[in-house]
Amino acid sequence: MSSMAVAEIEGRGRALVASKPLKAGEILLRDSPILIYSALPLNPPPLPHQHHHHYCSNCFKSLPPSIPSAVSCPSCSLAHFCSPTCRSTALASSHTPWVCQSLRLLRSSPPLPHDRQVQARFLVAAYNLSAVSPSDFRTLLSLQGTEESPDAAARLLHSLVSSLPPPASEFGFSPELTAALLAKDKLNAFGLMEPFSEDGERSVRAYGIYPNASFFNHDCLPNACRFDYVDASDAGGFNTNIIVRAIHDVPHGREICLSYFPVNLNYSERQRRLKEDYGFTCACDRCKVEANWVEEEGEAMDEDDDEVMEDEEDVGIEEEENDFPHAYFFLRYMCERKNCWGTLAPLPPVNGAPSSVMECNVCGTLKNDEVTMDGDGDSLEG
Ligand SMILES: C[S@@+](CC[C@H](N)C(=O)[O-])C[C@H]1O[C@@H](n2cnc3c(N)ncnc32)[C@H](O)[C@@H]1O
Repeated sequence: MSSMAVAEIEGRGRALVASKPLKAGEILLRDSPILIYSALPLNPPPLPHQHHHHYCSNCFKSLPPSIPSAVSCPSCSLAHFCSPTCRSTALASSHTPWVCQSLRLLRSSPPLPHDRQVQARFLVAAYNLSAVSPSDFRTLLSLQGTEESPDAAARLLHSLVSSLPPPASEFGFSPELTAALLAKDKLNAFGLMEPFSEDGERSVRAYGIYPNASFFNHDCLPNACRFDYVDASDAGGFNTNIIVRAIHDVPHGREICLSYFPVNLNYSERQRRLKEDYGFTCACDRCKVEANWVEEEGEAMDEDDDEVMEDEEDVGIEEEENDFPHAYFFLRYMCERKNCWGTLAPLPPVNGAPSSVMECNVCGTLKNDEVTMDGDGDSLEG
């Protein structure tokens, strides 16, 4: 993290701040997860006719539809691997006999709603981490997120995951620890998406806890975005790494923020999610402007880009420069592909020269930066 430093900012907690001027496309962070778990349901098991993607339970790469038994877990039908190497890595770390038995137990219990099943998977992975890697577990405990007292959901999940004696660790099991772990997962987990499809819903294949990326605060007009290349064949065992790049030039001392969700969401939806899921009220420049639209119009803005710009003219915002950043952001940095809503950032500079190729962080599309204009306002790319 040579280009960023951790700083404490009042009202925002820890934050990452540029420790030098940053260039568009520059790689700011490569981060490996301390913990990663599947987002797929445990039960009921998928029916044979249902189309379900399968992923390696270690590196989360897509697997072919028929899985050779040679690379499945020897004891359960829940873990499949892309190679014997991934299998032996997992059997010694993330898919220990305790995890295997716990997942089988959860699968045979009465089905929970999908989001609770995913939380149960997280808790099994987290308690396993406390035994196999106490230092990573301590890192997890140091992340933002505390729970005063366990609520009903935490108690239910706790009783389920503690039905097997816990793996030997210095930390033990308790409803309070379970509640704190769930809070940390909620505030800090990053979703690795399933392969992009224009017709499908955006869905997550796995969630990961990334110790350094957890320090990024949110902004509704982010100056950085994160990429992952889970299905890359040349990732050298680092398929679940995430890479954060600057979207545009950033001056020294400026906070680096990601958007915690797609940037096209409207004001009230963003505020709702930030309050419910992350516990804060966003007061970023974009929210300050859009709060006025809501006040003056009595309704939230539409998600459509044209509406955004018309609305701005209609309400006659006094500070003209305020409407500029987000109209420009949508034009230049939002992916146009149907159902994508990804963010574009330039490829990394080569020998200090900025790249004119923009990459989408959701669908992976590469395109030439059409906003590059010559003196007459004509696009250089024609
Ligand atoms: C992934 S953590 C980010 C790092 C966190 N600030 C810390 O101290 O560890 C997410 C939490 O940071 C805080 N946060 C993130 N963005 C914020 C913002 N724009 N304004 C205020 N707080 C924010 C919220 O408490 C949120 O739940």
